[in-house]
Amino acid sequence: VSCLINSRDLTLKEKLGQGSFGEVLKAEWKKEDGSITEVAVKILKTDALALPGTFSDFVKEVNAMVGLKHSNLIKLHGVSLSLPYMIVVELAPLGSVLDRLRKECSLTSVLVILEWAKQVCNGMAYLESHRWVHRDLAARNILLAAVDKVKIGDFGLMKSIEANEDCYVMSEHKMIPFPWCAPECLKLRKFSHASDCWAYGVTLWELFTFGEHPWAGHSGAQILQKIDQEGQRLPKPPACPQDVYQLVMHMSWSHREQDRPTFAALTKFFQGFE
Ligand SMILES: Nc1nccn2c1c(-c1ccc(Oc3ccccc3)cc1)nc2[C@H]1C[C@@H](O)C1
Repeated sequence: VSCLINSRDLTLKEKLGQGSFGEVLKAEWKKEDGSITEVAVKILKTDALALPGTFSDFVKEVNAMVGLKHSNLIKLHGVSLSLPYMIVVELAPLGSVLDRLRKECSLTSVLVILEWAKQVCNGMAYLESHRWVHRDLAARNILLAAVDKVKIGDFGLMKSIEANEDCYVMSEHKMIPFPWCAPECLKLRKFSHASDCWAYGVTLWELFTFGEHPWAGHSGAQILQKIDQEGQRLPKPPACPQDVYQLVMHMSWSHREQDRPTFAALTKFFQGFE
């Protein structure tokens, strides 16, 4: 691992919330030069890593993640590999977008949500250009560094795509985020940039509904039936502009993977909104 942090250099502070894979605390990190930085620490549930293969997955992912740097991605500082394992990352002072939207509801202006949508798209376009599939894009993994600055976090499920493959087949022991999954994810456990695009559409639906649960009350099987057999899609949120629904959400939910836009193409759409 290229970025080992010794747990004795971390002073854990208050709990920030419950993320996927484990709880998140604020911490002070004393670096070699003696300076103190405020960071966020995700304490991984060791049972999640106890399964065969996950520790090596984890180390591999962390090593690759350290190289991913973009203003709309949460920066990874390093990991502490004494038990419990801890991921040390950039602190997003305003917390998760989802919590803020649910608290503020319709007090959040559509223009602010559009700016957030554009920044998430920029971060995802960066991952796409680095051939990285996130695999768990959702509003719960979008964090706020400032009111006008969002950062994509929790690449926990993200896998690099080998040069000769353009998709990743899910292994048994990982959770599947059903309402955010494209048909091929639910049927073939196949994840790709195209399935990230589908999840991006669902993430935008969450933003424009101020944090509603997509397909609330439906089981995984019912969701698959609707999106795969019946061609049903999430309805346009009242606050969502028609163009955004038709040209971004609906396109990102094309049944055929190759009909979904790339994040590079979607960033051009948002430039039109400038
Ligand atoms: N960095 C943060 N700052 C403030 C509040 N936060 C952060 C993270 C958080 C998210 C992901 C993460 O682990 C990563 C990040 C990037 C790549 C891979 C794993 C660590 C903390 N989670 C939260 C809270 C938990 C609640 O949902 C919002």
